[in-house]
This record gives sequence, C-alpha cells and structure tokens, in this order.
Amino acid sequence: MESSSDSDGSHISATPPRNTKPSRQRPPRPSPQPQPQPKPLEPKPEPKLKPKPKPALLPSHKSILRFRASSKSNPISEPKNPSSEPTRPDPPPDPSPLLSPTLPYQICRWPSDPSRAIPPVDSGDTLLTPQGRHFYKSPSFSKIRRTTINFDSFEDDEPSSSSSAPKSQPKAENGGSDSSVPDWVPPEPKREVASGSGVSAIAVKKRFDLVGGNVPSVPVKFRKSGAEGNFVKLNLNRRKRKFVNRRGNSSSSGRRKFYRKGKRKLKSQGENEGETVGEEDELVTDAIVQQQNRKQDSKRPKFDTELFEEAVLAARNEPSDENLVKLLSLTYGYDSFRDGQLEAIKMVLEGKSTMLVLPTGAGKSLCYQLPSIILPGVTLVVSPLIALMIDQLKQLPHMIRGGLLSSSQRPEEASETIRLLQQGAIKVLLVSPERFLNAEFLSIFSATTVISLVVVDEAHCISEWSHNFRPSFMRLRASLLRAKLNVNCILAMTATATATTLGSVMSALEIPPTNLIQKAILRDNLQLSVSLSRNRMKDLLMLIKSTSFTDVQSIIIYCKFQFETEMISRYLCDNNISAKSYHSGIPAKDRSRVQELFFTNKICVVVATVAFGMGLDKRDIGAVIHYTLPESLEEYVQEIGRAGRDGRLSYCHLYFDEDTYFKLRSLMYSDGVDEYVVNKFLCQVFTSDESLHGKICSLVKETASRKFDMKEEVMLTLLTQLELGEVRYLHLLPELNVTCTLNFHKTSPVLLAGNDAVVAAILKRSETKQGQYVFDIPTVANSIGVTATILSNHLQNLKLKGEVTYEVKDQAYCYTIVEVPADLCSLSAHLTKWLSEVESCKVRKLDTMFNAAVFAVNACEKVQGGCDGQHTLCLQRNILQYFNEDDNSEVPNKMGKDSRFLRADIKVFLQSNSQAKFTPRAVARIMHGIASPSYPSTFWSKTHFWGRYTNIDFQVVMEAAKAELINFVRKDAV
Ligand SMILES: Nc1ncnc2c1ncn2[C@@H]1O[C@H](COP(=O)(O)OP(=O)(O)OP(=O)(O)O)[C@@H](O)[C@H]1O
Repeated sequence: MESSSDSDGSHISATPPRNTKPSRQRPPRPSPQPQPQPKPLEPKPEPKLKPKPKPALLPSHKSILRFRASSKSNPISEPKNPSSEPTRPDPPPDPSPLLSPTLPYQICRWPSDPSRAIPPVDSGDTLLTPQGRHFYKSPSFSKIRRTTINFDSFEDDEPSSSSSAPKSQPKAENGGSDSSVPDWVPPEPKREVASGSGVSAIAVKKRFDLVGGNVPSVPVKFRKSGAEGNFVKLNLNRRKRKFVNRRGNSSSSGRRKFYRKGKRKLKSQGENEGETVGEEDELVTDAIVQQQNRKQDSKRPKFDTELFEEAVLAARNEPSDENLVKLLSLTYGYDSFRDGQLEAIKMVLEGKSTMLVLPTGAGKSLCYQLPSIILPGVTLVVSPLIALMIDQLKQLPHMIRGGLLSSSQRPEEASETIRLLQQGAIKVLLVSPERFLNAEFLSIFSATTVISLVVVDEAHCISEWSHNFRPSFMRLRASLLRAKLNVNCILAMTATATATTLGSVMSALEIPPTNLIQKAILRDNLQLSVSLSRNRMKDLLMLIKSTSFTDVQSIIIYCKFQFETEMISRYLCDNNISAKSYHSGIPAKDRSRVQELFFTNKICVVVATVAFGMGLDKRDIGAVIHYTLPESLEEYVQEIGRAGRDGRLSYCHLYFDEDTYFKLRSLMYSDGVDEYVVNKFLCQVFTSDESLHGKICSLVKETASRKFDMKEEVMLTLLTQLELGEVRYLHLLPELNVTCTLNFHKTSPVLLAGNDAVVAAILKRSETKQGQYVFDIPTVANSIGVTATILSNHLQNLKLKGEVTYEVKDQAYCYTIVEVPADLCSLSAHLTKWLSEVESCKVRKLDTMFNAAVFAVNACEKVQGGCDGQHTLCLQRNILQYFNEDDNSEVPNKMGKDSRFLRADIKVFLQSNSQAKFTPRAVARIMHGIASPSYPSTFWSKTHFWGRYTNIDFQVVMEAAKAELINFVRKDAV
C-alpha cells in the first residue's frame, strides 16, 4: 500500500477533488451479451393510476412549480457534490465537548524531552514504551475530560436497529442522467390471477373480531351474545364499554389517553419491550380494524356454536384431514388448507416440535390458531414487535379468545389478563420475549395454567446469523422453555431463513431435522425485475406511470432512510400521484392515518422504510418497489412478499446503484467494537465490589453507551450472551429507570422514616437537592434486601396515600452476578470474535444481495435466453440457492482495497483534530460517514473527510488509520 504518511501535512487535504476520482466502474458483466436495453416508454399524458387522486390529495400546479423552482436547493435535484467542497478543511472543532473521560486514548504530542522520545515497542497486542507503559496497537493517547456529548439519533428505521444512517448526510440522488427513459420499464401484461400460485382463493373472508378487552391497544367491537362463540367465554363487555362513545363508535381519543397512561406506568415499572413502535402501532391499526370489522360483520354468516363445538371435539378425538377441514371451514370459512398448513397442524397436534418455513402471506398464523382451539391448554405466542402482536390478536377468529401481555398495558390491565388466563378463559396469549426476564410472568404458569404449545413467530430472530437477530430471542431455548414453562411442543415460524439460520434456530429449540416443513420461499405470482439506475427518482416516476402499472391500485416503495421516503412522496405528489411517506419518525397519529388511507385505497403509494409492513395483510398490493437496495435477500424476500397476496400478478422492481451499496456497506460496520472496549465493558459489569455479588447491579444505558462508544443493542447482546452463553455469568433482570427523585408531602421525612424501613433506607442513601431526595433504586433495594419491584411498589403505595410524589429516570440494564469470569481477557477476546463474525455475516448478506442484483442485470438474459426486461427466474434461482446453502462462504465484493490518498487524508484529519482522541475504528467510521455514540454526526459530519472513503473496504481504512495513529504518536515523540 502506498503511504503518503511522510508528507508534512502542509497541504490541507490529500484527496483530489472528487470529480477527478476515477469514475466507479459499473458492475462487471460476466456475459458478453449487451445489457438489456430499457424499453422505450410510450408518452403518456395522464397517469392512469387508480383510484384517480382526489384534488385534495393532489398538489396544485403552484406546488409543482414551487417544487421545481426550489429544486436547485433541493438535495434531490442537486446533490451535494463533494468535489465542490472547499479543499480547506473545516476549522478544527473545539474538541472539549467530544473528549470522553472514559475512553482512554487521546492524541497527544510526545514530550519534547529527548529522553522520552523513544517510539513504543511492539509487544503483541499492546505497544510497550521504554518506560514500561502499555499502549494498545491502536495507538495510545491520554485522557481528557469531556464535558458533554450530544447524542445522535439515527435515521434508518430498521426494527432490529442493526445499522444506522447518520442524520446529517442526506446524500441525495445523482441527477446525472439526462435520459428521459428509465433504465427499466416492465413488460405490460395485465394483472391477472396467477395460476398454480399455490394461493387458493378465499371463499369467505374471516372476521376480525377482537377479544381480550383488557388489551388497550385493540379496538373493541360489541357483538350480540347470540353469535358469540362460547368455546371459551370472556365477559369483557364492561371493559369494552369504556371505549364506546355516545355515537356508539369506539373513542380513539379515549384510548389514546389510556395508552399514554399505560406507557407512563411502564416507564415507572421499568419494563421495556424493546420497541417504541409498539405504542404507536396501537394507534396505527386502530381505525383500520374498526373499518374491517364493520365490513366483515355485515358479511358474516350466523355462527353455529353447537356445530363448532362438535367439530372441535371431533378434531380433538381424531385429527383427521376431514375433521380438520371441517373445523377450518367453520372457524375461517376457508374450503381447504394451503400448502404446508395441514402438515404443520398435524405435527403440532401430535405434540411434535416443528419448524415451519412458509412464504410471507402463506398463512402461517393459522397453523397455531387452529391447534389452539383443539389443544387443552394455552398457546403462548412470542413475537418480536408489539405491532405484530396486536396484528395477530386482531386477526384471531372470534371463537378463539386471545390476550396480550405488553409493556403498554396498565398494571391493572395486565392483572386482568393474568386473571383470565388463570381462569382458563384465554386460549392464545401473545407476549414479547422480554417477558421471560420477568419472574412474575413465569410464575403464572402453574399446574392450573398449562401451556400446550409455544409459538415462536419470526423465529429467525433467535439466530445471530439471521438478517434480524434480536438478543432477547436468545432466551427462547428449548431447555429454558421446558424448565420455566414446562412445555414440550414448540412451533417455530419464519418466512425467511437460510440453511445456516434454520440450523441454529432448530438446534436452539431442539427441533429434529425431520420436523422441518419448508415450502417455496416465493410465491410465483411475483414478477421480479432489477435495474441499475443513475437517476432513481426519474426512473421511479416513469415506472409508476408506465402502462404496466395502469391496473395497479396499491404500491409500496421501500427506502432505507426516512428523508428519502419524504422526498419521494413529495416528488410523486408533485407529479399527480397520491403518495404518503411512512417511517418511525412520523407521529403515531399520522402514521395511523397513512395506513388507513392506504388500506382504504385513498392513496396509491406508501413510500416507507422497513417500519411499514410488519404484519400487513393488504391483499391487493400490486407492486413493491425497492428504491434502495435491501440489506439482504431475506429482507428483499420479506418485503416483496407483501405484494400480490390476492394471487394476482404483481410487480416487484429493485433499483440499485453502487453509491447506495457503498453507503449501506459502511453502515454494516456501525455496531463493531474493539476487544479492549469489550474488556473495559466487562470490567464494569463485573465490578470489583465484592459486596454487590448476588445483588442488583445496573448499567445506565445512555451513560454506558457513551462511555464505551457502543450502541445500546450491542451492550444488550453482550449481556444476554453473558447470561445465556456456555457459562452463566449473570442473570438479567427487567430494565429499570434507576434514578429516583422523591418529594415528601404530608409527613416529614424523618417522622415517616421512623415507621417505614424503606423510607429510612432512602434517607440514608440519598442526596438532597433543593428539598428533593435523589437516590439510586438498586442501591436502596440492595441495602434492605428487597427487589427493585418491591421497592417500586412501596413507593407507589406511598404515592397513593399522598405521602410522596416521585420521578424516575436513567433507563438501565439490571442484572445480578452469578459468577465472575476467571479470565476477563480471554472472555473479551471470545466475545469480540463472536461479534465480529456476526458483523461479517451481515456484510456478506449485503454483498450477496448486491451481487444478485448485478447478476440479474448483467447475466440474466444470457441465462434465461431473453426475458423481456424481467428477471424473475434468474432472481428466483439465486434466492433459492442462497436459502438452501450455508451462507458463510466468502462472497466477492466490489470494495476498493486501497486508495492513493487514504493515509495522507487520515494524517491531515488527525493533525487538524489533534486535541481529540481517536481509535482506528473511530477514524475509519468518520472516513466511512458512520456516526457512533461518542462521535455523533451532528459534529463530525462537518469534517471534510466525513464519508469520503465509503468505497474503500472498512478494514482497509481501519488498518490505514492504525498506521497513521502510530506515526502520529511517534512523530510527536521525536
Ligand atoms: N387456508 C387458507 N385459505 C385461504 N386463505 C387463507 C388460508 N390460510 C390463511 N389465509 C389467509 O392468508 C392471509 C395471510 O395469512 P397470515 O397473515 O397468517 O400469513 P403469514 O404467513 O403469517 O404472513 P406474514 O409472514 O406476512 O406474517 C390471511 O388473510 C389469512 O386469512
């Protein structure tokens, strides 16, 4: 590698203007055949999208003009051209706010004293100075105290938060192409019912009756008792009535207040389900369900309870095909099972743990719902998102009584669900995996409340090799489920899992290989196509306005970043296409409105991040367009699976380009950590304070995240691994707000303390600030030997009596230490290696996705012998191969392995930020434009070098940064 490290740094930037950079190559073309030519578009004066946009939804001519007039300043039409940036770097930032007292290293000038001017000696993992000081190979720097740090929030919407995009770099689309023809326009068959799709027509739509009025999130509809299934009866009407307003409609505002209250309660309880989306989605789904219920109710034939009970008994006594089909028909109104359903149901009824892999929309839910009617005990469904749980609950047929235990419930509501559960009145209970941290929850299941079946929805989340690993899912292991819930039969369901992922899920849940039911990954009514686009906005518009889309009523456009969704929906509206954006940054009420408009076909297009679509069952979505490359083939398959659920031919088009790929690839490295940081983290977790062993320990999420420059999810992953790995080092407890500020109102604190041991302990261990008592909940709880929950309940009682008011803050991971590791260093090395393997796996998934797109565009026609602009067979083949093989082999990638100016640029960067401390990873992140807790984009994106080297492999940049940091320290030493 060429080194420019000898340059004296007198220049400001070694990087030449970007427009002189050799242009990035297009993806290689293995085939000598010409690339498929874009199909010319017929000029179309009017878009024929249905329904015709109403004037209210359409922009006026003025707005179109405004849009155009402002396009110059709009990052879409005029992307920030890096080459136009001044070559002078920004003035060196004031480092003081960015210096962490906790990160050990800061660039510092070596003392001028020649006796100390000897460069460090390499000694294995650390660099040893002649004075015997140790430095890590990542160059070593001294501490400087940081005063404040601004946290960055990320713009990507991935539920698993596996990667993030820095806020301040809305790299806009290149408007380079002048072509008025998009790179790709689909052939023009009319949408029709695909034959042999394996998706049978639905004879009678199921109704979306809701049960479990104790669940605040679910809109409740009264039913006349005559039609009420009495298989398991719930008397929840009193609760339901709470939400019915004078007009007889359920009052969403009432509910909203109710939810918020619940949420506040949750915070004080300190339980965290891991998703903010849950609270919001309660609102999102609300109106839609009401509407669906109304529609369904009018169509529903009278329900014959006796016949139903007979069918249940018959299926229980003899689960024959005939009996099960009869029950299916009575419960759902469907004539037949879909592929894989009957097989799965029979396995479960035989008590065999089963792994079920069916495509999205193929009807997996039915595979646990029907057995839940037949099995004697409760069916416990574990789901990763509250939104999904709500969706599942909504979709339960009215004769299956469901309940939900979620963080957004008030304690009374949760108690009510538990009471009903213990009475045997709930057949299907939906919970999040975080519930398994809660000892009270586990204690519900006793001899009286038997669980017949545990269902793990989105089971791929168990595996760290999946595209959507959730640490809390690691808790779902057969051994744990057996021990805690006394359950033997587990049904794991997913639509997207590679062979490697399936292997790890099945081994965690102890499902024998013979019990795998796996059907086609893709429905065959999806027409897949890909195009390399240099002007995605323009191409997208042409595509949507093309004649092939004439009959398409509903379209989802998936983007990676929130700003993209807003920019595109605005652009489409300005071009007379009714579109709305949807992402997790939009207030819940507005999201709810967007979803409602989409469901009722009042808008044609939703431009969304991954936040949209989980549990979405809109049958007439005619097209799914990927404006941004998905991060994996799993994500791609999952998202295109939302199209064509009605069995009709549907379009799935994917745009890709190298810049987006490079940017996404950078983001794959945003979770990475270094071994010495993991070591420091472990040192803090296993505090040397012996007296804390066996007691409640806590780690405030925000503070720790800054301290270790580690994302909260990464910390949770490490903690979960420490609990569930080969050796059980700790026991995780529910998350808690640990800092409490208490005010006394009636009795004086000292008097109250005389009669109350808890208050006495609080007084002893709190600081007083302006008459308020501030204390750490775990410290006080430990001092009197009670759990944090008991302490919280006690405070709550005092509050109810009017004695105190209090506030809690500082959400923390809580745990007790089971065993202190004998060798923290080797444990750190082991954990870091594991995390880095997980990271490589994510990178490989992205590379595979990108390669599949490149291959489709370049080689598809050769493989298929001409396919008129569509790549269905080619992509299907690639997808099939990917899902059937182990996905841990090396994947070729397009990343640059060197750059002439890289080291020189790093050198300049280090010189111009000499007061700040850096590690090689921190420098590489900045060069790749990745924010982290200690290096927020709000500050660091201002540097000239931010995101400059996204096209060079991250590891290469890290190596270069390491070398330059060492040089920097050495030079100072001379
Ligand atoms: N045997 C059947 N006949 C007709 N329709 C069915 C049948 N089974 C399920 N369905 C319908 O198919 C639709 C999709 O079902 P469901 O939501 O369970 O799919 P899924 O596989 O869980 O999808 P996803 O992976 O997106 O969650 C629902 O509307 C459901 O009622």
